[in-house]
Amino acid sequence: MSIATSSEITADHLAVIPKSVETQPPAPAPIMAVRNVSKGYGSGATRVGVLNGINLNLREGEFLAVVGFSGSGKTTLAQLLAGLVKPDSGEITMDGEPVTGPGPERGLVFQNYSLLPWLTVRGNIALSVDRVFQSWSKTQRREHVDRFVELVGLTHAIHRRPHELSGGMRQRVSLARTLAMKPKVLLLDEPLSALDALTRSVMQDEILKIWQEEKQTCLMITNDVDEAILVADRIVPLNPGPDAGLGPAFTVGLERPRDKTELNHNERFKHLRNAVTNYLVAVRQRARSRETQKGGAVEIQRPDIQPVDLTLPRKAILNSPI
Ligand SMILES: Nc1ncnc2c1ncn2[C@@H]1O[C@H](COP(=O)(O)OP(=O)(O)OP(=O)(O)O)[C@@H](O)[C@H]1O
Repeated sequence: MSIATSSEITADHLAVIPKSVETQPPAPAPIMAVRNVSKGYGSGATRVGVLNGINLNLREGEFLAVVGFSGSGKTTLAQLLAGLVKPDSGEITMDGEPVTGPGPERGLVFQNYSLLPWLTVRGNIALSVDRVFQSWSKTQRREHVDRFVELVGLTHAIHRRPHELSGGMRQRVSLARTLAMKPKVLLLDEPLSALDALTRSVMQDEILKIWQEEKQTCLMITNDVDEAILVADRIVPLNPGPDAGLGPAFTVGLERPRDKTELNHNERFKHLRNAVTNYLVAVRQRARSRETQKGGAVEIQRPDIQPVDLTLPRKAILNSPI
């Protein structure tokens, strides 16, 4: 795959940004909307602006992927959408109402599955189900838990505790726990990044299967462009920080179900992969050169070192002027 190396975004890079962005028919009202949101950490002189001027519409039923480099603020964005952190300015709404904190209608699956070690697979999932569906009977809740354990293929391990599970199995429990709460919006913050390639591939298929069966709205954060194209309807790049903003949306437009092996030979897939990757590389280089200009070019003084001829006797080396 060719990756652009120029220090600026050129017309070639920008030509790959889909023109269809302006020509698409008007979209329905978003289920979640992010309006001019900025977020930073710290205060005063030590404040670091992470996100700046973020605008995003999450449409009902869509699968949206946000891709970006490490440290650009992806987790911060997921936490803002989940209501775990508050924006410094701007507003996030769900169904037109401001998001003021976490809620069961927005389920977040973390990068690092946080399961309670003393509870079994069933116990970890039941904890959330019992809290959200308090009006249901005990039998109803138990059947519901078992259905989601089955959905992620863990029925055989339902009585095991987290230390008896592999990393992939733990991530499945974490996914099932969030899915079982039936959130309207599923927020996935790099849920597969800690998994090996094979497990990751199986989990990608499972997430897609569940998303299609449950007809949820899904936003997945990832640093893997191939993964984003495989799962998403639209891909939005997060530009590098500080004060990161979002780039233009890329419409994926590949038929579902998508076959990974076939995708590698699909021209649209290859074009999209180059387009998104080239965009990200170009914006990162532009951000780096901006940082260098801000800091001023520092000329490094190199020491004047001459090589020593090691064939000389040791005494001669010790007496040498360098
Ligand atoms: N609670 C916090 N306090 C101070 N700084 C923070 C906090 N959380 C995140 N940051 C900083 O904000 C920036 C963005 O972090 P964030 O975790 O959102 O990025 P990311 O894109 O998810 O990174 P990664 O892909 O490596 O997980 C980083 O510079 C990070 O050090």
